[in-house]
Amino acid sequence: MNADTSAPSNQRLFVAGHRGMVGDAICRRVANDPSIELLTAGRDVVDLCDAEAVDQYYADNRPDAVVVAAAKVGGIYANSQYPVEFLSQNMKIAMNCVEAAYKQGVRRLLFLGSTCIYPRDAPQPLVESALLSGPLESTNEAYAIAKIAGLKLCQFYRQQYGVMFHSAMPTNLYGPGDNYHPENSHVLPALLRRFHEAKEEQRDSVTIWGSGSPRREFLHVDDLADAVMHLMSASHPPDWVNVGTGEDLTILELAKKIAAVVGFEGEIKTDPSKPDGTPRKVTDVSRLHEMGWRHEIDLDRGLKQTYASFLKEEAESGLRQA
Ligand SMILES: NC(=O)C1=CN([C@@H]2O[C@H](COP(=O)(O)OP(=O)(O)OC[C@H]3O[C@@H](n4cnc5c(N)ncnc54)[C@H](OP(=O)(O)O)[C@@H]3O)[C@@H](O)[C@H]2O)C=CC1
Ligand SMILES: C[C@H]1O[C@H](OP(=O)(O)OP(=O)(O)OC[C@H]2O[C@@H](n3cnc4c(=O)[nH]c(N)nc43)[C@H](O)[C@@H]2O)[C@@H](O)[C@@H](O)C1=O
Repeated sequence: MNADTSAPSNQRLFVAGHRGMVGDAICRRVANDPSIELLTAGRDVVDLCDAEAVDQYYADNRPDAVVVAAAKVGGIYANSQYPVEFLSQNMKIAMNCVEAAYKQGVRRLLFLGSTCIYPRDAPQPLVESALLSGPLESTNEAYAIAKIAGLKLCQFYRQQYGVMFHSAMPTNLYGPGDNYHPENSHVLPALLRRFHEAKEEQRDSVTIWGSGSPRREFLHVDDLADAVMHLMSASHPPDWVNVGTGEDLTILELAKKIAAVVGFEGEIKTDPSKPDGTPRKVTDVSRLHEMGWRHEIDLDRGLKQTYASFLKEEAESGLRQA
């Protein structure tokens, strides 16, 4: 074992993927912490799919701690359309960020996975031990396999070399800086935009993908950022921990909430020709609660805050549409 694996004080913390929704929230979360010196580098500075570039960046900048919040990310449509990119880029990012961390003596690393790593038909709520207990959901199999490889690499480095590399498995996230692409985004930002545009254009109806019956859980990204820093400060964190609220709702219920927040009063239609994906995905968060962390932002408050951010982002520099 390394002599000291705790999160160091006065640490140099590298947030990989700082321009993304999660990376940016982590940067906001630590911005006023005098014990943390933040290191960031966009894709223009270091392409995380390039092993040599990552190794060189770590060698030059000597981070003490790393959060891997970079990934190729998207909703059900993007995941189904581009499985090659989702598997290949996410495997490379995970391998390169973790291996260079070991080689360059990083003391602490947290890798971000996703709850889609769990089998499609795993019992709900999803417990951490459900990993690899059954087949994955086909619409995000490529992404899930890359994320499983990443969390297992951290687990094996910790087991074999005694370094404190561990992972968090967040549920579906939302908040400021989300991706509002009409097809490639996740459901919450997609519907926020669609209902907003329907209201602006005085349309009578909005159509949501699928049957509306799948159940999902949503966590505000500021809560996730707080949970990440909580896990980074734990002296003996589990190899991976679910991060969520433990509460879910149907996609149709979500659509109704978004319509109310936006002020859209027309009809909501479903389109069963589009995929539903996993029927239900809600996390068991007892492990995280036992570690002393709970979410603070409920969905109603988070939706109002996120719609305000959406309007601001749209007015200022245009929406992010990756
Ligand atoms: N959003 C969600 O609902 C969920 C997200 N997660 C996980 O959280 C993490 C962050 O997700 P999120 O913030 O939503 O995603 P975003 O798409 O908002 O951000 C991802 C970031 O990764 C960067 N990135 C991707 N590829 C590379 C590369 N080759 N080199 C350098 N940077 C790269 C992107 O850079 P650029 O800006 O240049 O494209 C972007 O800044 C991911 O690991 C994701 O799997 C987990 C569960 C749910
Ligand atoms: C976070 C998680 O996100 C992905 O999994 P997902 O939860 O299935 O993703 P989603 O947000 O895109 O959809 C949730 C549900 O919502 C329905 N739905 C309705 N209307 C729209 C719509 O307009 N857009 C989208 N995207 N979905 C819609 C959609 O049909 C589905 O039933 C993973 O690929 C993986 O990336 C991952 O880890």
